[in-house]
Amino acid sequence: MDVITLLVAVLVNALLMSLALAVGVGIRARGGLQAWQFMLLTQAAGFALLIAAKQVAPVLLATLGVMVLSASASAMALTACRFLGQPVPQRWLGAVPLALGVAHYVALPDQPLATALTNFIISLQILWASWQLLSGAGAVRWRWLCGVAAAANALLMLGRAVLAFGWPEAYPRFTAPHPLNLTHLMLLNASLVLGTMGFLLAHRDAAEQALVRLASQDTLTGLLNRREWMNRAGRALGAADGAAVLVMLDLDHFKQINDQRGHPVGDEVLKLAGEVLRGELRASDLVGRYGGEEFCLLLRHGDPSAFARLDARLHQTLRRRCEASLGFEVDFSAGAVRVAPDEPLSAAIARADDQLYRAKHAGRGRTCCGDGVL
Ligand SMILES: Nc1nc2c(ncn2[C@@H]2O[C@H](COP(=O)(O)OP(=O)(O)OP(=O)(O)O)[C@@H](O)[C@H]2O)c(=O)[nH]1
Repeated sequence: MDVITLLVAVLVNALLMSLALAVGVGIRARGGLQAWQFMLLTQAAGFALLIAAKQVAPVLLATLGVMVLSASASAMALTACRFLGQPVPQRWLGAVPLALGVAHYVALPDQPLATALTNFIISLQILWASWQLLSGAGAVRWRWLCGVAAAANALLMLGRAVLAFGWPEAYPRFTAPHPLNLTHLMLLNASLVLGTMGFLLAHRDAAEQALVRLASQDTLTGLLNRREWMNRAGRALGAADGAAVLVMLDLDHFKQINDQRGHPVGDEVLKLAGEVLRGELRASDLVGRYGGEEFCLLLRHGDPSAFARLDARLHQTLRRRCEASLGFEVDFSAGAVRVAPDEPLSAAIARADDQLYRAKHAGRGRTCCGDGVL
């Protein structure tokens, strides 16, 4: 098989996939796909430069080609970091292609050495990216798809580096129809296709997670929204045995805060209330924003004195945090009931609301409890 034809096929394939991503997902795709588009484009450009170097300005174009291919490997590492949510080692990603360009230029009088160096450095870059992918946390299927494809490609390049360094006479010319060249190009082509598929899956996973978050979270406070809280609380009550305490909690004089200090300040109070609730409750407790300035809590069974301590802490912490951050105190009223076995969630909420109503009418800033809570 003609190696140049295969090279052109890799180049066209990379260009087409980059174009397809730009059309299908958008040129400003977030979360890593943009970096992968750049990786495909630079892959195509790097090979175009290496092919052109066979005709004109061999030293300049070959050095440029090597730098662009190294930049492409950096873009692969960047893609991996972005999708995995890991910090990006920006300096290294930019410095390696430049350093490789200089080293390649200096080593070029000794062609096998320059080739060995290029293959070695780029294979290390790709190995680093594949290691990040294979050792990262989270969804497995796309990480493995991308990581194994990259690792196979990197290991073959490492093999080329060893061959060029140790047995330069056996190393095939770049355009020779040698089995090593043919295998490498076919593997590279496959790894580009698999990588594109894998990162598209990663993109889809990220979009799905963002949608789930949007559908279940209150955007202002980051707490569960009412629908999600009701779903989870319903399930938790089904599994509990009359041991849960349900609390409806409403900030006091909130309309006055909005009217006198403005809506943005009201929003800050809601955020602080969310933080206080999240900070003071256990991970196993369910806390949500029921609507407006009302919050709903489903607490695991605690003995009465534990509930009294928690309640005092919530009142005190909210007052203190608002005073410290906003310069005025905010308190709340709450109603708490112990959920009876087999009691529907809506009935328990109605009972807690009655207690909340009592707390408001008794002067606010307090928690009224049904039987068995305190
Ligand atoms: N800033 C802000 N205000 C909200 C939001 N949701 C609801 N509100 C306001 O919350 C206020 C609730 O007022 P009321 O129901 O009268 O309650 P209150 O003033 O706290 O009175 P009491 O509960 O009796 O102490 C209204 O002014 C709503 O506009 C929100 O997301 N942000």
